[in-house]
Amino acid sequence: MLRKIPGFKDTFLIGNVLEICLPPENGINFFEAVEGRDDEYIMMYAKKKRTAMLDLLILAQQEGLINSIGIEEEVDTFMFEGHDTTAAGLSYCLMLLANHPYIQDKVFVEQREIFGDTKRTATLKDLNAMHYLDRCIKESFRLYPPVPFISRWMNESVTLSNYTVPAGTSCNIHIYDLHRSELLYPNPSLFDPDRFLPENVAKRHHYAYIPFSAGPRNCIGQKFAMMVMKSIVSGIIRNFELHPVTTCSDLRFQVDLILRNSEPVYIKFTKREIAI
Ligand code: HEM
Repeated sequence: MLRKIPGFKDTFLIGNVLEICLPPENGINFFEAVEGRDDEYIMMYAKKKRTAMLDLLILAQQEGLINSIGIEEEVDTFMFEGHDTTAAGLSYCLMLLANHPYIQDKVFVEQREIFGDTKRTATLKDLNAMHYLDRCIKESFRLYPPVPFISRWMNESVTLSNYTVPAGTSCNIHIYDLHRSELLYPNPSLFDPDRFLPENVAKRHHYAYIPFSAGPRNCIGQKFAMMVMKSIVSGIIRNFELHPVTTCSDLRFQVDLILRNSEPVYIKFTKREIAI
């Protein structure tokens, strides 16, 4: 009985995810299945000839490059990396907007410019037009990076400034502290989305801002995460006004891989009289 459970779990887990993620017509032949359809999400795959992650994994399995346990591990990684990080990012971003009404108003004005009086849901084009919200999210990731530190094992010695870091050293890169360096960000505790205006970004070192890490092992879900963040914050701000309950100075973090507060982050929502 016990021996059967892992096998059952494999089929169940992967089967469930596949059912949700792959078009019912035909899991592998996605391009054929979507021919003639033109909604923008389908076009993202069909027109640009991109293969969805699970399609890729199944193709790799058919070529004997990965087994079903391997696929499950890949799915688990995506679920873990993509869920808690975005949830933490959202809490801090909404808390910051609640505590900075002037900035929240500017986000709302931008939403009105994009959606007018319509109640339609956001498209990819709308998300790309949310420049101010984009800056607010980036600034909230600066102050509260959902992944506060990353680690690297040194395979070879590296000289940094006048220090040699020998091979075999385990290095922790403290994103939280980097993002609050006075040398990089004057008045670092201030929530100022305009730090991410293109002209201001251009003045900083490329690695001064690394909420998604950098280099070949950076976050693979970075663009998706920004789309999720924008969709959710936009949906909330269009319908609700946020008021502060938890403030920045109330925050006390736990030691964890994700930036977590030891107490819940509270925000008061009131329905907007003229929601869009
Ligand atoms: C606000 C949201 C997110 C943040 C802040 C974030 C941050 C990060 C960081 C810092 C890393 C690098 C870890 C390291 O260098 O050790 C990473 C890796 C990764 N992230 Fe994200 N992430 C987010 C959302 C997502 C989403 C939505 C997905 C998938 C849908 C995702 C999938 C991954 C994967 C698979 C890796 C490992 C990449 C590799 O090792 O090559 N992440 N993420």
